[in-house]
Amino acid sequence: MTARFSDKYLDLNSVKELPDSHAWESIDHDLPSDGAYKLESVPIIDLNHKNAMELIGSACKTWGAFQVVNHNISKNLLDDIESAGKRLFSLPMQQKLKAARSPDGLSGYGVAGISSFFPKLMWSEGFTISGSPLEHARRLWPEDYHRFCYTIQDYESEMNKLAERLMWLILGSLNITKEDINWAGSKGDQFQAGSSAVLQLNCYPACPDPDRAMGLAAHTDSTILTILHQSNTSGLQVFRQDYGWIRVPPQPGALVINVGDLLHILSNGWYPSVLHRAVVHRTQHRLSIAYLYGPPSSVKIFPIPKLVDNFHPPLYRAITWNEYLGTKAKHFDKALRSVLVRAPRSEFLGAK
Ligand SMILES: C=C1C[C@]23C[C@@]1(O)CC[C@H]2[C@@]12CCC[C@@](C)(C(=O)O1)[C@H]2[C@@H]3C(=O)O
Ligand SMILES: O=C(O)CCC(=O)C(=O)O
Ligand SMILES: [Fe+2]
Repeated sequence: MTARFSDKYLDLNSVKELPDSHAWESIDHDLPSDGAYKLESVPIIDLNHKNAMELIGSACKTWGAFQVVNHNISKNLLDDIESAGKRLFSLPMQQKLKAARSPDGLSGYGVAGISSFFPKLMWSEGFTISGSPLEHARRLWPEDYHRFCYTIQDYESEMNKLAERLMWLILGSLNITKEDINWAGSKGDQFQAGSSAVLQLNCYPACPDPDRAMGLAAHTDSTILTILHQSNTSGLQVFRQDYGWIRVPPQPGALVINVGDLLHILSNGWYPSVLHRAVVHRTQHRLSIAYLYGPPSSVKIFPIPKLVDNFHPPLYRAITWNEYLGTKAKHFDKALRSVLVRAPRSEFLGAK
């Protein structure tokens, strides 16, 4: 189903009643803490803790997500990226549309890419940055585009360092070292050739009927890992098998880390990618910034050989990030399954 232009680019900030185009049927809003039992949320891990690697491994296996503190990203930078997002989304719709994402493009302003898989639109707007934001920033602020570009550049550079550190901690928890990895024939340097990343700014305006609206529908990220900075308003929820949807409350200064589909493949199924979504509020608006971290786009990703043996044969075939994004765009929640070469053993089932 293709949404109408006028619905897709509705100014959500000025709407007083939920339009039919955004009214979802039967959203499961029940949380375990509303019922008889209560489950704590994803663990908060101090990166300076002496057992940080083990704690991270356990969080990846059980939740596919965790929060980190003592990550070395300055509060100033987190404040700056949040202000840049606020400044962008508070522009008039006509101005934002000057930087609209083209139908076959990756970067720019628009609704979430996964919108086409749902009959109703989501209560959010997004701005995707892949490569330089210069061209779009110039269209948004012809007189003053540098400020935005500098903030994005600083943020991406700091996030890249943190993402690499986290990736090696996560792989380390599976006993994988740089020497163990032998991709594309060059032993030990699969990631040293670089990495790629996409920055996604999400804005969730206050909503007149939050129980019938969805901020960002349930999905897994097509990444190795995602680093999410959320403003001081709750909204993110992760799905945990046998429990259901669990809130990930904003913790001042903490960043949320999600295991993505490519890490699921690399780990040969040991670390599941986390299903998550964002809900909205009646009076509060919310902003989030996702650093979507992946390998160089044409490197083949496949289960790390050290995690493969007769008892744990490779579950997934090799695929590049580019190819995986194409698969996700076509099959959405069935993308990971379409790369599967054999059914996971029972020890993986119910790991989420
Ligand atoms: C690299 C990417 C991951 C993403 C699709 C994209 O090409 C650019 C935007 C990303 C994003 C952000 C919001 C949620 C999501 C599911 C979407 O619709 O666009 C993710 C995509 C993803 O992880 O598959
Ligand atoms: O806004 C959020 O909390 C979630 C954002 C997200 O999942 C994404 O950008 O991929
Ligand atoms: Fe996500």
